[in-house]
Amino acid sequence: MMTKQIVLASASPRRRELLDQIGVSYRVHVVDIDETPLLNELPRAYVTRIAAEKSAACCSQLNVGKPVLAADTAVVVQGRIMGKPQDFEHARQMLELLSGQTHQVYSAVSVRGDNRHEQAVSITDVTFRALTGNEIKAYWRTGEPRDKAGAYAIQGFASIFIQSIKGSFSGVVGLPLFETAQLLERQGIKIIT
Ligand SMILES: Cc1cn([C@H]2C[C@H](O)[C@@H](COP(=O)(O)OP(=O)(O)OP(=O)(O)O)O2)c(=O)[nH]c1=O
Repeated sequence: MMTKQIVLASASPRRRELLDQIGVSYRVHVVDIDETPLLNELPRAYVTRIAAEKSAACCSQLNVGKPVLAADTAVVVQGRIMGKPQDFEHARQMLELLSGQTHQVYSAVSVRGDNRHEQAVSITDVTFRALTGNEIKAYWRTGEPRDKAGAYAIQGFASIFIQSIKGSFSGVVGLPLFETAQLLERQGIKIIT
């Protein structure tokens, strides 16, 4: 069983659920940072930087002895980074780009503790079947795309659009559990003993 608590620097309910799934106990401290990509910033560099900034902000605000975990997830289509949709038009544009194509989901994890900072990135290929305009409208009306990178949630209704994935399901949802467990174990946190 778990030996130590961590701080989760995230407002995402998905990240809490994923940590619950592997029995990690945590308290939440939400940080707010600017998530605008830098000019010509590549996806791996972008998610790595944002996850690191989230954990750094949390550490400097709290100054606790516990390890701090943060993550960032971006949907990437033909090398272009897509964040969360601003409105229906924006979501429609994103979903049209995803329709009938394979894209990548990049999820970075950052763990800080004991004067050590370690990171990992998970990259997953996600293949969507073709979507009709009416399906995109109906999907928007479910409310699901609003707060999700790429305007979809694989764990929700969007599962009916996703033909296959190659990589990490938890990474697509927002916290790659394989890499997360490895980083936490290196901080002395045992997941299963
Ligand atoms: C692609 C995809 C994303 N998402 C979600 C996970 C993240 O919550 C969100 C990506 O935005 P993030 O900026 O990574 O995270 P967040 O703003 O929700 O939370 P915080 O920064 O406080 O940690 O999209 C899904 O839930 N399912 C999916 O299939």
